[in-house]
Amino acid sequence: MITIRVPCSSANIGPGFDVIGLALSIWLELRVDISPATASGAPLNCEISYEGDGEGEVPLTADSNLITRTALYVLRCHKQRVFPVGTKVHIINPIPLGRGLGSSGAAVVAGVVLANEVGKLGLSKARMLDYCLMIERHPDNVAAALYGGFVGTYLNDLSPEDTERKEIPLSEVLPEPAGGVDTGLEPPEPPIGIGHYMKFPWAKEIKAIAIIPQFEVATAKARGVLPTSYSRADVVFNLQRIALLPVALGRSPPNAEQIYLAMQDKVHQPYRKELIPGLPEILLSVTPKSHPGLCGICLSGAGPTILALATDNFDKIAKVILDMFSKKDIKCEWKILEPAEEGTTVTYS
Ligand SMILES: Nc1ncnc2c1ncn2[C@@H]1O[C@H](COP(=O)(O)OP(=O)(O)OP(=O)(O)O)[C@@H](O)[C@H]1O
Ligand SMILES: N[C@@H](CCO)C(=O)O
Repeated sequence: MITIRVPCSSANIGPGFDVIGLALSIWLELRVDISPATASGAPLNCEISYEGDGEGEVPLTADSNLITRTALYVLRCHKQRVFPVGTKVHIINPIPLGRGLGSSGAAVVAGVVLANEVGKLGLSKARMLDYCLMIERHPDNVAAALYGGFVGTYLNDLSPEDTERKEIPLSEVLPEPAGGVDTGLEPPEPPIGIGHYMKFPWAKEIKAIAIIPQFEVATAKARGVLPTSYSRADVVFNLQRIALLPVALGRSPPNAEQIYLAMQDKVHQPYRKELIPGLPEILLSVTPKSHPGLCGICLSGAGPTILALATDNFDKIAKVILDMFSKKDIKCEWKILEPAEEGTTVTYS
């Protein structure tokens, strides 16, 4: 059996829109078995079972499930049109879907790693990141999930031909359904070195409180509300804060005032308030002064989860945010998470 574990992640951490990612301690797990002797004749040779968040909703056919569709894309780039005979993939997913905790990033990373394992492709992590970026086109979640820890990411300046290849519509990378209409054509391979990352230190005292509302915000919708251009003042505001953020969060003991300031944003959070009732009030009123132990607060990824970074008083901080959501008739669950330093792992048993 091959076990693939991929952590969830929180992107942006305030000002680092599409740049900063933090891998956190909830893991998507795939248990993969290849036994030709017990092959069930499943389409594309892949039988899927699923438990956890999304059970009953997430499609379980290899050509429509995001994890196996991604794997098929990578396999087909390597001239393998189907899974090996008798492939069984059991998916255990505790990452809440569409809440800003990188469920799709984790699914895409899991799919690329699945293809690498079953197809015996021998891809490096750097090359796997290229494949991930052909599907999830911002690097913050996928790089954090693949490499682990607290990361800064960037996309390379590519040649005009490679840029064109990277911007091929998603529908051509992952045709819908991927396997149903197999044209026999090779899908577009990713250019080499699309994206890169750098790991930042993380102060061991800081934990992440995730307050997870019981409603979904699709990332595509939360990107759709953002403007296409910004004022110079707003860009400079974010640049000033993002320059401080990795230093402030790596310094031990943490300086809460500095972290709070470094987590302010004018690029995405203000525009997403229409999708997340109570967001401006929560971000403004929960501060290190009013709530000792708090270091900083932000929208996690595209939301609606709120991420509060803190060193103490976790229950109190969570409760005040739960109460504010409750005034808007929004129920939430909450968890204390820690950085997942290791990133994606593969084990064999
Ligand atoms: N384990 C999974 N198996 C299959 N599909 C999944 C899985 N996890 C996520 N998805 C797909 O990804 C969608 C959610 O992706 P979306 O980008 O909208 O949110 P997110 O990744 O949870 O949040 P964010 O990108 O803000 O961190 C789900 O609705 C589902 O279609
Ligand atoms: N940087 C992305 C993360 C969500 O996938 C966004 O905020 O839209």
